[in-house]
Amino acid sequence: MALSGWICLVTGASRGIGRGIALQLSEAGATVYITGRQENTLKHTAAEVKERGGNCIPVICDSSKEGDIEALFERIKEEQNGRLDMLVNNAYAGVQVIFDNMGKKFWETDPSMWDTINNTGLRGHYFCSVYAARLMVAQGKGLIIMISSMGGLRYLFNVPYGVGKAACDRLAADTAVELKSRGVASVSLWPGAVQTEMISKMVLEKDQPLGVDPKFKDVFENGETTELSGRCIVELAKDQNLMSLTGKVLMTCDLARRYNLKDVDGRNVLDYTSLKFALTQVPYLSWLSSITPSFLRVPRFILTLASGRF
Ligand SMILES: NC(=O)c1ccc[n+]([C@@H]2O[C@H](COP(=O)([O-])OP(=O)(O)OC[C@H]3O[C@@H](n4cnc5c(N)ncnc54)[C@H](O)[C@@H]3O)[C@@H](O)[C@H]2O)c1
Repeated sequence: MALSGWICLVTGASRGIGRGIALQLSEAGATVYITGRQENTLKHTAAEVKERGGNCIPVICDSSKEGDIEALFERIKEEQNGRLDMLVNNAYAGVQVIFDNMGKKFWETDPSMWDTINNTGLRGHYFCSVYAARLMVAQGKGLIIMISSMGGLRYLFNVPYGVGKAACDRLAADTAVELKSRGVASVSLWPGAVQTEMISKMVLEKDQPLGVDPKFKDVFENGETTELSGRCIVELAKDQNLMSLTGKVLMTCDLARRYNLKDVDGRNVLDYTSLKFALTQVPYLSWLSSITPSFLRVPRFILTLASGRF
Protein backbone atom coordinates (compact mmCIF):
# COMPACT_ATOMS: atom_id res chain seq x y z
CA MET A 1 0.00 0.00 0.00
CA ALA A 2 1.19 3.48 -0.95
CA LEU A 3 1.55 4.89 2.58
CA SER A 4 2.20 1.71 4.48
CA GLY A 5 4.23 2.49 7.61
CA TRP A 6 3.54 6.24 7.42
CA ILE A 7 2.54 8.11 10.56
CA CYS A 8 0.15 10.96 9.72
CA LEU A 9 -1.81 13.52 11.69
CA VAL A 10 -5.03 15.14 10.45
CA THR A 11 -6.47 17.88 12.66
CA GLY A 12 -10.25 18.39 12.76
CA ALA A 13 -11.19 15.00 11.33
CA SER A 14 -14.57 14.30 12.89
CA ARG A 15 -16.39 15.55 9.79
CA GLY A 16 -15.90 17.39 6.49
CA ILE A 17 -12.66 17.47 4.53
CA GLY A 18 -10.57 16.34 7.52
CA ARG A 19 -12.64 13.17 7.85
CA GLY A 20 -12.31 12.52 4.10
CA ILE A 21 -8.53 12.97 4.25
CA ALA A 22 -8.24 10.62 7.24
CA LEU A 23 -10.26 7.97 5.39
CA GLN A 24 -8.06 8.18 2.29
CA LEU A 25 -4.73 8.23 4.16
CA SER A 26 -5.70 5.22 6.27
CA GLU A 27 -7.00 3.40 3.20
CA ALA A 28 -3.55 3.95 1.68
CA GLY A 29 -2.01 2.13 4.67
CA ALA A 30 -0.99 5.01 6.95
CA THR A 31 -1.54 5.09 10.71
CA VAL A 32 -3.54 8.28 11.13
CA TYR A 33 -3.86 10.34 14.29
CA ILE A 34 -7.13 12.28 14.08
CA THR A 35 -8.13 15.16 16.31
CA GLY A 36 -11.29 16.97 17.30
CA ARG A 37 -12.92 18.45 20.37
CA GLN A 38 -15.53 15.76 21.04
CA GLU A 39 -14.95 12.10 21.68
CA ASN A 40 -18.29 10.86 20.26
CA THR A 41 -17.91 12.49 16.82
CA LEU A 42 -14.23 11.56 16.55
CA LYS A 43 -15.18 7.95 17.32
CA HIS A 44 -17.47 7.92 14.27
CA THR A 45 -14.54 8.69 11.97
CA ALA A 46 -12.38 6.14 13.80
CA ALA A 47 -15.11 3.47 13.36
CA GLU A 48 -15.38 4.24 9.64
CA VAL A 49 -11.61 3.95 9.22
CA LYS A 50 -11.70 0.59 11.01
CA GLU A 51 -14.61 -0.62 8.86
CA ARG A 52 -12.48 0.04 5.77
CA GLY A 53 -9.60 -1.92 7.27
CA GLY A 54 -7.50 1.10 8.25
CA ASN A 55 -5.78 2.17 11.43
CA CYS A 56 -6.44 5.46 13.18
CA ILE A 57 -5.90 6.89 16.62
CA PRO A 58 -8.45 9.47 17.83
CA VAL A 59 -7.10 12.14 20.19
CA ILE A 60 -9.19 14.86 21.83
CA CYS A 61 -7.40 18.09 21.00
CA ASP A 62 -8.85 21.58 20.70
CA SER A 63 -6.69 23.35 18.11
CA SER A 64 -7.38 26.71 19.73
CA LYS A 65 -5.67 25.53 22.94
CA GLU A 66 -1.89 25.43 22.90
CA GLY A 67 -1.74 23.03 25.88
CA ASP A 68 -3.84 20.49 23.96
CA ILE A 69 -1.58 20.81 20.92
CA GLU A 70 1.60 20.39 22.93
CA ALA A 71 0.19 17.28 24.64
CA LEU A 72 -0.87 15.83 21.26
CA PHE A 73 2.64 16.04 19.84
CA GLU A 74 4.19 14.73 23.08
CA ARG A 75 1.91 11.69 22.73
CA ILE A 76 2.84 11.09 19.07
CA LYS A 77 6.53 11.49 19.90
CA GLU A 78 6.27 8.95 22.67
CA GLU A 79 4.06 6.43 20.88
CA GLN A 80 5.89 6.59 17.53
CA ASN A 81 9.47 7.04 18.77
CA GLY A 82 9.60 10.59 17.42
CA ARG A 83 8.29 9.68 13.98
CA LEU A 84 5.77 11.82 12.10
CA ASP A 85 5.64 11.75 8.29
CA MET A 86 2.74 14.06 7.54
CA LEU A 87 0.73 16.79 9.22
CA VAL A 88 -2.51 17.98 7.63
CA ASN A 89 -3.56 21.29 9.20
CA ASN A 90 -7.30 21.13 8.59
CA ALA A 91 -9.19 21.97 11.83
CA TYR A 92 -11.59 24.83 11.19
CA ALA A 93 -14.24 26.40 13.38
CA GLY A 94 -15.48 29.06 10.97
CA VAL A 95 -18.13 27.51 8.73
CA GLN A 96 -21.18 28.20 10.95
CA VAL A 97 -20.19 31.78 11.75
CA ILE A 98 -19.49 32.49 8.07
CA PHE A 99 -23.00 31.39 7.10
CA ASP A 100 -24.61 33.14 10.09
CA ASN A 101 -23.06 36.44 8.96
CA MET A 102 -23.28 36.05 5.17
CA GLY A 103 -23.65 39.43 3.45
CA LYS A 104 -22.71 41.54 6.50
CA LYS A 105 -19.80 43.99 6.42
CA PHE A 106 -16.95 43.55 8.87
CA TRP A 107 -17.98 46.57 10.96
CA GLU A 108 -21.49 45.14 11.28
CA THR A 109 -20.31 41.84 12.75
CA ASP A 110 -18.98 41.03 16.19
CA PRO A 111 -15.18 41.39 16.05
CA SER A 112 -14.86 38.07 17.89
CA MET A 113 -15.60 36.45 14.50
CA TRP A 114 -11.89 36.92 13.85
CA ASP A 115 -11.02 34.64 16.78
CA THR A 116 -13.65 32.03 15.90
CA ILE A 117 -12.27 31.77 12.38
CA ASN A 118 -8.56 32.25 12.88
CA ASN A 119 -7.70 30.89 16.34
CA THR A 120 -8.33 27.35 15.14
CA GLY A 121 -7.85 27.77 11.38
CA LEU A 122 -4.61 29.78 11.41
CA ARG A 123 -3.02 30.13 14.87
CA GLY A 124 -3.68 26.43 15.56
CA HIS A 125 -2.03 25.56 12.23
CA TYR A 126 1.07 27.55 13.20
CA PHE A 127 1.37 25.85 16.58
CA CYS A 128 0.92 22.38 15.05
CA SER A 129 3.48 23.23 12.35
CA VAL A 130 6.07 24.20 14.98
CA TYR A 131 5.76 20.92 16.88
CA ALA A 132 5.52 18.82 13.71
CA ALA A 133 8.59 20.52 12.23
CA ARG A 134 10.61 19.67 15.36
CA LEU A 135 9.93 15.96 14.77
CA MET A 136 10.30 16.13 10.98
CA VAL A 137 13.55 18.14 10.96
CA ALA A 138 15.05 15.62 13.38
CA GLN A 139 14.20 12.76 10.98
CA GLY A 140 15.20 14.76 7.85
CA LYS A 141 11.88 14.31 6.03
CA GLY A 142 8.19 15.10 6.22
CA LEU A 143 5.25 16.86 4.63
CA ILE A 144 3.11 19.64 6.11
CA ILE A 145 -0.15 20.62 4.39
CA MET A 146 -2.33 23.64 5.17
CA ILE A 147 -5.92 23.23 3.99
CA SER A 148 -6.68 26.66 2.60
CA SER A 149 -8.93 27.93 -0.21
CA MET A 150 -9.15 30.30 -3.13
CA GLY A 151 -10.29 32.87 -0.57
CA GLY A 152 -6.52 33.35 -0.11
CA LEU A 153 -6.36 35.01 -3.52
CA ARG A 154 -9.03 37.66 -3.21
CA TYR A 155 -12.16 38.63 -1.26
CA LEU A 156 -14.55 35.78 -0.46
CA PHE A 157 -17.27 35.61 2.25
CA ASN A 158 -15.84 38.10 4.77
CA VAL A 159 -12.67 39.80 5.96
CA PRO A 160 -11.38 37.39 8.66
CA TYR A 161 -11.96 34.46 6.28
CA GLY A 162 -9.88 35.89 3.43
CA VAL A 163 -7.13 37.23 5.69
CA GLY A 164 -6.89 33.82 7.38
CA LYS A 165 -6.66 31.96 4.07
CA ALA A 166 -4.03 34.34 2.64
CA ALA A 167 -2.08 33.82 5.86
CA CYS A 168 -2.36 30.00 5.56
CA ASP A 169 -0.90 30.23 2.04
CA ARG A 170 1.89 32.44 3.33
CA LEU A 171 2.45 30.09 6.27
CA ALA A 172 3.13 27.27 3.81
CA ALA A 173 5.38 29.49 1.69
CA ASP A 174 7.43 30.88 4.57
CA THR A 175 7.79 27.63 6.53
CA ALA A 176 8.94 26.04 3.24
CA VAL A 177 11.81 28.55 3.01
CA GLU A 178 13.17 27.40 6.37
CA LEU A 179 12.32 23.70 5.96
CA LYS A 180 13.51 23.00 2.42
CA SER A 181 17.18 22.38 3.29
CA ARG A 182 15.99 19.95 6.03
CA GLY A 183 14.11 17.70 3.61
CA VAL A 184 10.66 18.77 4.81
CA ALA A 185 8.03 20.03 2.34
CA SER A 186 5.26 22.47 3.22
CA VAL A 187 2.38 23.26 0.87
CA SER A 188 -1.03 24.88 0.86
CA LEU A 189 -3.94 22.93 -0.64
CA TRP A 190 -6.99 24.62 -2.12
CA PRO A 191 -9.91 22.19 -2.45
CA GLY A 192 -12.68 23.30 -4.84
CA ALA A 193 -16.25 23.57 -3.55
CA VAL A 194 -16.72 20.54 -1.30
CA GLN A 195 -20.00 18.82 -0.43
CA THR A 196 -19.38 18.54 3.31
CA GLU A 197 -22.08 17.75 5.87
CA MET A 198 -22.21 21.45 6.89
CA ILE A 199 -22.48 22.62 3.26
CA SER A 200 -25.25 20.09 2.63
CA LYS A 201 -27.17 21.34 5.65
CA MET A 202 -26.69 25.05 5.02
CA VAL A 203 -26.66 25.28 1.22
CA LEU A 204 -27.61 22.15 -0.72
CA GLU A 205 -30.68 21.16 1.31
CA LYS A 206 -32.17 24.68 1.26
CA ASP A 207 -34.19 26.07 -1.67
CA GLN A 208 -32.87 29.58 -1.20
CA PRO A 209 -30.09 29.66 1.37
CA LEU A 210 -30.20 33.01 3.19
CA GLY A 211 -27.63 35.49 1.84
CA VAL A 212 -26.12 32.90 -0.49
CA ASP A 213 -25.76 33.76 -4.19
CA PRO A 214 -27.67 31.12 -6.25
CA LYS A 215 -24.52 30.66 -8.41
CA PHE A 216 -22.73 29.59 -5.28
CA LYS A 217 -25.31 26.83 -4.78
CA ASP A 218 -24.79 25.63 -8.38
CA VAL A 219 -21.05 25.37 -7.78
CA PHE A 220 -21.57 23.24 -4.67
CA GLU A 221 -24.06 21.01 -6.50
CA ASN A 222 -21.17 19.98 -8.76
CA GLY A 223 -18.70 20.06 -5.87
CA GLU A 224 -16.04 17.60 -4.77
CA THR A 225 -16.65 14.81 -2.29
CA THR A 226 -14.93 15.19 1.08
CA GLU A 227 -12.46 12.46 0.08
CA LEU A 228 -11.00 14.01 -3.08
CA SER A 229 -8.51 16.15 -1.14
CA GLY A 230 -7.30 13.00 0.63
CA ARG A 231 -6.94 11.16 -2.65
CA CYS A 232 -4.80 14.04 -3.98
CA ILE A 233 -2.70 14.09 -0.80
CA VAL A 234 -1.92 10.36 -1.07
CA GLU A 235 -0.51 10.91 -4.58
CA LEU A 236 1.32 14.07 -3.57
CA ALA A 237 3.00 12.27 -0.66
CA LYS A 238 4.40 9.64 -3.06
CA ASP A 239 5.51 12.18 -5.70
CA GLN A 240 9.23 11.88 -6.43
CA ASN A 241 9.26 15.60 -7.27
CA LEU A 242 7.49 16.70 -4.10
CA MET A 243 10.29 19.08 -3.15
CA SER A 244 9.83 21.04 -6.39
CA LEU A 245 6.32 21.90 -5.14
CA THR A 246 7.26 23.00 -1.63
CA GLY A 247 6.02 26.45 -0.63
CA LYS A 248 3.38 26.48 -3.34
CA VAL A 249 -0.38 26.68 -3.42
CA LEU A 250 -1.71 23.46 -4.96
CA MET A 251 -5.27 23.08 -6.20
CA THR A 252 -7.16 19.80 -6.03
CA CYS A 253 -8.23 20.18 -9.68
CA ASP A 254 -4.57 20.58 -10.75
CA LEU A 255 -3.44 17.62 -8.64
CA ALA A 256 -6.28 15.48 -10.02
CA ARG A 257 -5.03 16.28 -13.53
CA ARG A 258 -1.36 15.77 -12.61
CA TYR A 259 -2.05 12.32 -11.12
CA ASN A 260 -4.93 11.37 -13.41
CA LEU A 261 -7.47 11.08 -10.59
CA LYS A 262 -11.26 10.98 -10.53
CA ASP A 263 -13.33 11.73 -7.47
CA VAL A 264 -14.16 8.73 -5.26
CA ASP A 265 -17.71 8.56 -6.70
CA GLY A 266 -16.32 8.24 -10.22
CA ARG A 267 -17.05 11.83 -11.31
CA ASN A 268 -14.51 13.99 -13.12
CA VAL A 269 -13.09 16.76 -10.94
CA LEU A 270 -14.48 20.20 -11.74
CA ASP A 271 -11.61 22.36 -13.00
CA TYR A 272 -12.38 25.75 -11.50
CA THR A 273 -9.39 27.26 -13.30
CA SER A 274 -10.83 26.33 -16.71
CA LEU A 275 -11.97 29.19 -18.91
CA LYS A 276 -15.27 27.33 -19.33
CA PHE A 277 -15.95 27.44 -15.58
CA ALA A 278 -14.67 31.03 -15.20
CA LEU A 279 -17.13 32.18 -17.87
CA THR A 280 -20.09 30.67 -16.02
CA GLN A 281 -19.31 33.10 -13.20
CA VAL A 282 -19.31 36.27 -15.35
CA PRO A 283 -22.67 38.01 -15.91
CA TYR A 284 -23.52 38.48 -19.63
CA LEU A 285 -20.68 36.16 -20.71
CA SER A 286 -21.89 32.88 -19.20
CA TRP A 287 -23.49 31.86 -22.54
CA LEU A 288 -19.95 31.62 -23.99
CA SER A 289 -19.18 28.81 -21.56
CA SER A 290 -21.17 26.23 -23.56
CA ILE A 291 -18.99 26.80 -26.67
CA THR A 292 -15.64 27.03 -24.84
CA PRO A 293 -13.44 23.91 -24.88
CA SER A 294 -12.81 22.58 -21.37
CA PHE A 295 -9.03 22.18 -21.86
CA LEU A 296 -8.47 25.97 -21.99
CA ARG A 297 -7.33 27.22 -18.59
CA VAL A 298 -6.91 30.62 -17.02
CA PRO A 299 -3.10 31.17 -17.04
CA ARG A 300 -1.53 31.17 -13.58
CA PHE A 301 -0.05 34.66 -14.04
CA ILE A 302 -3.62 35.96 -14.45
CA LEU A 303 -4.49 34.32 -11.14
CA THR A 304 -1.53 36.12 -9.56
CA LEU A 305 -2.71 39.41 -11.05
CA ALA A 306 -6.22 38.68 -9.76
CA SER A 307 -4.91 39.09 -6.22
CA GLY A 308 -4.76 42.80 -7.13
CA ARG A 309 -1.82 43.39 -4.80
CA PHE A 310 0.40 45.40 -7.13
N1 LIG B 1 -16.19 23.03 2.39
C1 LIG B 1 -15.64 23.59 1.35
O1 LIG B 1 -16.25 23.73 0.28
C2 LIG B 1 -14.20 24.06 1.40
C3 LIG B 1 -13.60 24.47 0.20
C4 LIG B 1 -12.27 24.88 0.23
C5 LIG B 1 -11.59 24.89 1.42
N2 LIG B 1 -12.20 24.48 2.58
C6 LIG B 1 -11.42 24.51 3.82
O2 LIG B 1 -11.28 23.21 4.35
C7 LIG B 1 -11.09 23.28 5.76
C8 LIG B 1 -12.07 22.35 6.44
O3 LIG B 1 -13.37 22.83 6.14
P1 LIG B 1 -14.68 21.94 6.20
O4 LIG B 1 -15.61 22.53 5.19
O5 LIG B 1 -14.36 20.51 6.16
O6 LIG B 1 -15.21 22.37 7.67
P2 LIG B 1 -16.15 21.57 8.70
O7 LIG B 1 -16.70 22.59 9.62
O8 LIG B 1 -17.07 20.66 8.00
O9 LIG B 1 -15.07 20.66 9.49
C9 LIG B 1 -14.13 21.25 10.33
C10 LIG B 1 -13.53 20.21 11.24
O10 LIG B 1 -12.70 20.87 12.21
C11 LIG B 1 -13.11 20.46 13.51
N3 LIG B 1 -12.86 21.55 14.47
C12 LIG B 1 -13.54 22.70 14.62
N4 LIG B 1 -13.01 23.43 15.61
C13 LIG B 1 -11.99 22.71 16.11
C14 LIG B 1 -11.06 22.92 17.15
N5 LIG B 1 -11.08 24.03 17.91
N6 LIG B 1 -10.13 21.97 17.40
C15 LIG B 1 -10.10 20.84 16.66
N7 LIG B 1 -10.95 20.58 15.66
C16 LIG B 1 -11.89 21.52 15.38
C17 LIG B 1 -14.58 20.09 13.38
O11 LIG B 1 -15.00 19.27 14.42
C18 LIG B 1 -14.56 19.41 12.02
O12 LIG B 1 -14.12 18.08 12.14
C19 LIG B 1 -11.28 24.76 6.11
O13 LIG B 1 -10.02 25.39 6.19
C20 LIG B 1 -12.06 25.29 4.94
O14 LIG B 1 -11.92 26.69 4.75
C21 LIG B 1 -13.50 24.07 2.59
